[in-house]
Amino acid sequence: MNVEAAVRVCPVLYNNDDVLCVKSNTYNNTIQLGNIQSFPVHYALPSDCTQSALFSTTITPLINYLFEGCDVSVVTFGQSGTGKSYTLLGPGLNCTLSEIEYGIIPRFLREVFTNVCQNSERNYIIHITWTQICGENVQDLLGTGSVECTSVSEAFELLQTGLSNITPQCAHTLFTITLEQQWVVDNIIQHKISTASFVDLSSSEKTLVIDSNGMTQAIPVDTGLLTLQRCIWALSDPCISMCNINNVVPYNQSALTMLLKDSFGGRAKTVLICCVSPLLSDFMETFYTLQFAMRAQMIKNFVTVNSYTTCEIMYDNTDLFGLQFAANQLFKLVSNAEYLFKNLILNSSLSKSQMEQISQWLTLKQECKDCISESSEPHRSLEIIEEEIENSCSSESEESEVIYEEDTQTTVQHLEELMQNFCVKTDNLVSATNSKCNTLVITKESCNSSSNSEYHLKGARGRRGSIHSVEELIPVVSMDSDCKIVEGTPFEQNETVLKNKPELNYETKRKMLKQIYKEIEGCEKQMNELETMIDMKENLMQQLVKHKNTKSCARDKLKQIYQKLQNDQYVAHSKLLQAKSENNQYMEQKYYTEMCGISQKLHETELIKDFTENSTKKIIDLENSVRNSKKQLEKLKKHKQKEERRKTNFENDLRWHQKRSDHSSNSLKSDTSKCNSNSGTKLDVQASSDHKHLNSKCNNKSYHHISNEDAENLKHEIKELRKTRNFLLEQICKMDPKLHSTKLLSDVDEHKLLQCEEAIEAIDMAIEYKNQLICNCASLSAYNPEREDKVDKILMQQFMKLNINEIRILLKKYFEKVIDLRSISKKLEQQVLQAESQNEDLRCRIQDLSHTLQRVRLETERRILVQQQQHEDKLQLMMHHLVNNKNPENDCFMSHVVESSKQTALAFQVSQRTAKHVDKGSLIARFTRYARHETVPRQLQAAITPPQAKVTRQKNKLIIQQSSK
Ligand SMILES: Nc1ncnc2c1ncn2[C@@H]1O[C@H](COP(=O)(O)OP(=O)(O)OP(=O)(O)O)[C@@H](O)[C@H]1O
Repeated sequence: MNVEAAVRVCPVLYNNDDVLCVKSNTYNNTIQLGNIQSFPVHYALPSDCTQSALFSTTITPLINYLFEGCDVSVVTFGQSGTGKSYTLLGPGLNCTLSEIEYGIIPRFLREVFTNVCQNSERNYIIHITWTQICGENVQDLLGTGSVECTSVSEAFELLQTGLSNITPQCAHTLFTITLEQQWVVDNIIQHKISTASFVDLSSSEKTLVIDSNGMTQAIPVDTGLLTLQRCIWALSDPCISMCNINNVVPYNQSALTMLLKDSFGGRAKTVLICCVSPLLSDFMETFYTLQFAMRAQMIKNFVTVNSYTTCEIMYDNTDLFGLQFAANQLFKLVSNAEYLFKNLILNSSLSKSQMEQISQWLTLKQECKDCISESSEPHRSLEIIEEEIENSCSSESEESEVIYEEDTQTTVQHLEELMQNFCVKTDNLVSATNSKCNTLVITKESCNSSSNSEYHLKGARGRRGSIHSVEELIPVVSMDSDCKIVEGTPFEQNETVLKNKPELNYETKRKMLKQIYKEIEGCEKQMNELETMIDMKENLMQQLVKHKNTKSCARDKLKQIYQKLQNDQYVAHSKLLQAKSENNQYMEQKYYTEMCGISQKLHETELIKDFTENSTKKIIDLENSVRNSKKQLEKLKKHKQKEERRKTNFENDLRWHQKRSDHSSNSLKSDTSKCNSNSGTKLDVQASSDHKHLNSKCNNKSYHHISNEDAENLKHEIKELRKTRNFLLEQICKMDPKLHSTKLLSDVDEHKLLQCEEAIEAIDMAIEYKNQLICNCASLSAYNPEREDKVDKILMQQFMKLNINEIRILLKKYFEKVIDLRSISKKLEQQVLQAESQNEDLRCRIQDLSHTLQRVRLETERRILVQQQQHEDKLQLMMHHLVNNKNPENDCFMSHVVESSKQTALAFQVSQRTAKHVDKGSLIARFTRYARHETVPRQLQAAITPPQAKVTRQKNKLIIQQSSK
């Protein structure tokens, strides 16, 4: 934050008939000196500005800063008798009696204590110090150093004490209020410590000296002020780098500047109040004071919040804060001592008795520690400190090392066990997930129970198939003649791209590929833009380096001009005073006009000097910017490469998908035709293969035999079942073209489809069972009461009681419930798909938006760079003229240079502002457009609406209700 400057014009006595030359314009906060020169300041305060008005405009904001934890600083500066002390304290010793004229300090104290009283949630501690600085001596005005204050009256008493101790005329004074705040959040103590300092500088009168170049210079009489002036001049140099601030700024050359380090170029929020006299006879002093204010305003401070937290606490009682803190400190000390002792023991330079003492100490310490860890928790932070010491300590006693090692070993073992468990669980989870993803549950049982691969080919929407699309399901698993599972079709065995990856469907992959194309395109555009910009920046840097000499020549020349003008002004001022004393009005007017003219030129010279300032900072900035751009470019390159790799993978995947879907549609066609024409032959083949398969399974096992007649009957039943099954398959096949053309089935068709699929599975089970009966291994799946658990037994007993009709009804009900459940799950899947696709759309938009944002940012940067280039070209031209002009202080030339420099600078600034404005505007428009788009959250809401089915439990029943929304 910049230092803020306020200029207060002091009132003039009525009987003073001197001419007034200072006007304070409160509307635009400028101070007009003479007829020509005006100084812009943060606060222009007129001569009738009251103490209260001054406080509320310039100081009140600082109170907030102080309570936020920032340091604040108020410094008064000016000629003798212009009201510096009056501004800070009020009218002399009795300031505490006349409230209207209270100065800043008493008002500030009152505000601070009012705030403190109003906020009872925090614990406040206020300390006050007051010192005076005479030359290099710093003296305490209160006699007791820092004093804790608990009320305004106590603070005012201290004010009185301090005032009576001030040495008049010779000293600067420094009054400080330190505010400490403590409060607790989640058992952690929060602290803020901030200081408000009020500095009353001694009068800034100047004396004339002749410098090494033989030039006359006006410098402050007080050495502290002289150093302060140097510091402020150095700090306001636009080329100063914050890294070497301490080397460049001569803070350590006086006690005053050491104390004011935080106020100027430091971490405080500073308000400089410059008090000036409006009288013409004080013109020069006023001019210097205003110049000082101008310089100070250019200084940047780094205002920081001074806050920190301390240990965990267990109790609400605020009195325990101190104890807690002290205890923690002691524990840290003890830990450090322990570490030291252990090292001493290892060094073995101790006597026997010393060794014994230390070992006793260590034992006692361990006992204490055990007590604490058993009885209370609040010292956890201590354990952390000890751990840190132990870890960093390389040479400890053997004993402690052993203990440590044992602990570590058990911990490591434990960790390893945990890791192993975790790995096993993860593997299980992964394989479970994979098998789910692969859709066909790859177990022998499932192969046996529904051994018709034809069904998988056609049905495709089997019990577990509804989540996945046709392409993914079809050839994932096939079976060889020995009923072994062979993973993958020939396609898959050739293509390894998608192995070990969760399957994404074709559409998603296509969309993702589109996004990747966009991303690559965006990257390329940004990279081109960045490359152009890097070239431009490097050119500009070269140009700045090339013209550095011209600028420094111009600067030297301007310095000379400036000094000459200063001398002229001083001479004119002396002549003016002489003319005044001789009461020669004509000469008085002449010298006054001359002085005004010189001030104008001084002002102009200063302005031009600003333009000639060293280009080093600009070059450094540009260098940094080039480095950043190059880094950005590198990042983009890597990102592009990554995206290109992804692109290749996705393209391969999609090609493979395409092939696979072609293959599956061919299979589907051939299977459908087989199903329609050859169902009879197919059945026989199927039945005989079933038998063969089951016979091989039942080898070497003895089961009871069934008669031939029964076997024939069973075969007949199987034949009938197969007919029904084939009929159902035909129904499904009829629906397939519908599904292919519309992608969606009506509710009735959907229900029918589910019924068919479920019925086919039931029939398959029945066929399986009957086959087992024929092969005499039905006992495999028959009910065996021995094997069932208690609940199953009870259930079976209930089933046994049911007659055949009841069982049929029950089965029917279960069948319907299964259908309902499947239909609900399918709807849910559709919702998920919808949500996913919307999510995809949103991701696309975000991607577009971020590309636009990047592009706009780069375009803006480039535009600014072009302007900067033009600005530098023009400046260079002017500097060239300035250096080569024989008579640069010539009126017209200087004014011309100032005017053109201002214009180019203005053009540059305007372009910067416009660029920012336009880009911001266009971006806002874009964002708004997207935001408007997003006001259709109903779609999304629909997608994420919870399942429209209600599942409840009642005694032995599970009730599933589907709402028809
Ligand atoms: N704005 C003001 N309103 C009323 N009186 C003022 C004002 N400014 C200054 N004075 C009066 O002018 C006199 C000089 O002021 P003060 O002592 O504050 O000046 P100073 O700048 O501190 O001088 P020095 O540097 O010599 O200490 C005091 O009597 C003070 O009351």
